Amino acid sequence: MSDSPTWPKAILFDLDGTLVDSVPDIHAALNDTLASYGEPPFTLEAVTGFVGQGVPKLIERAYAALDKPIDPASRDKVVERFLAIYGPRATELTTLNAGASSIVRQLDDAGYGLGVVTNKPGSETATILSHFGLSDAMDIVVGGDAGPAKKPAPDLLLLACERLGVAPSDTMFVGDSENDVAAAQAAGMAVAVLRGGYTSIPAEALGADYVLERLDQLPQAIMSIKAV
Ligand SMILES: O=C(O)COP(=O)(O)O
Ligand SMILES: [Mg+2]
Repeated sequence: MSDSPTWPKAILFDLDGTLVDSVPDIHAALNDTLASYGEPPFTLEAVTGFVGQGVPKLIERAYAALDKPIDPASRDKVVERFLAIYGPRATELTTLNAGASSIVRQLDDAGYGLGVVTNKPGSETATILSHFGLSDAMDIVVGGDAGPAKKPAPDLLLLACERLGVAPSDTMFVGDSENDVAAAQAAGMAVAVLRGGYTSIPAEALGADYVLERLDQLPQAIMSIKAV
């Protein structure tokens, strides 16, 4: 390992839409869940639009789209059933985004503290990271069920900084959506977004410090943000 980098000291990654393309499994599991309640399926595109603020929100958005708003107690039951279906199949159709493995290895070798901060629950996050061989490089993993409010609130990112022992101002977040940009900015950290993630907003309009066409552009993003 080389000397510790000056800035940033740590780099945190969002999971869904950033390190991995996980919607195909979320889509299949959601449709199986809905079918078990006699509800019709959604397209992959529709489900992509439901992802981003955690599983309870995914279920609420699906039922809202069915025109059947769901109360919190029923939603929690559906969440439980969804997770029972999704957990065992979370890596069946999910793929790593281009360059994810090599950039994570490169940043790890360069001495950055690394972590994942996602709204996805911790257990399914661990399954996916381990399947793709990314667990060892991550110093910390904070899932959406860690306790504090999910992104777009800054809390999960602040918890990650606390666990890593780095200041938010010495940290950079890499995400794909408006939730990631809002969370990072509220936490006081720099943020880069990967184009083509799970959002209907064009990458340039997300308000991030840098737009990545591919994850292997992260070194350029670091140089560019550092120079400001
Ligand atoms: O699970 C979600 O809703 C989104 O997860 P993410 O925070 O990794 O994008
Ligand atoms: Mg995401």
